[in-house]
Amino acid sequence: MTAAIVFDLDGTLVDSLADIAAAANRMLADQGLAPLPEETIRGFVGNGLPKLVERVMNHCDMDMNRHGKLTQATLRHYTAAASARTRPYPGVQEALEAVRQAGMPLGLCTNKPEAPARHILQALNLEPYFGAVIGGDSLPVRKPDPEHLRAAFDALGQHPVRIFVGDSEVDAETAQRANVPFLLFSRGYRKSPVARIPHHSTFDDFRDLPQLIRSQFTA
Ligand SMILES: O=C(O)COP(=O)(O)O
Repeated sequence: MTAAIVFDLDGTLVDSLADIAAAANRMLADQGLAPLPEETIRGFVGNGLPKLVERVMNHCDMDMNRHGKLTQATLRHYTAAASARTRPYPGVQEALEAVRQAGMPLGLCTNKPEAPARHILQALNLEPYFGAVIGGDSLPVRKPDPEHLRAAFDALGQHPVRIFVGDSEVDAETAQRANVPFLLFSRGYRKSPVARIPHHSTFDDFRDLPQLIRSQFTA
C-alpha cells in the first residue's frame, strides 16, 4: 500500500532560522533598531511571515500601523537571500529519496510564502521530490486551518493513506483538525515538550523516517 506524504518545511526539512532572523534583523536595521538574537526570533516562527513580523514588532514595541509595509520589507529582504545559510537537516535528501522510491508521492505544506519556499527547494536540490508545493500565501487560508493541508494532499491525487510530517504545535494542530496521522520531528522549532504536542510518532533522525512511515500502514 502507498501513502501520500506531506511535509512541513521550516524546522522539518530545513533549518532556516539564520536566514529568517537575518531578514527580520535587516528590516529592524532599516528602522534604526538593534538586531534580535536568533533564539528570540525562533520563537516567532510557525504562523507565516506576516505573523512573524507582527511578533517582532510587538517585541520591539513598534507602531502596528506599519505592519503591512514592514511585512513587505521583510519579505523583500528574505526573498533576496532565502537560501544563504538554510540547509536540510542531516539525512533529509536520503529519506525523501527512499520514500519516493517506495512509490509514495510527496507534497509540501508550509506557512512560508510560496516563492521563497520554492527557491529554497531548488537551491537545496529538493524540488524534484515534490509533486505539490502549497505556501503560506498560496491560498486564502494557512495552517493551522486544515484546508491548507488538505489542498496539498488533494494536489497529489487520491491515495488510501495520508501522513503529515512536521515539527511544530501549528503542524500538530493542523494534522489533528484534518484528521491525518502526524509524525513529529523533534529537533525543529517546537516550543513545548514533545509529550505535550499531539502526535502519532516522533523521530529525531531522518534515517528513521522511511521505516516510521512504513510502520504507519501496519499499525
Ligand atoms: O513561515 C513560517 O512561519 C513557518 O513555516 P513552516 O510552515 O514551513 O514551518
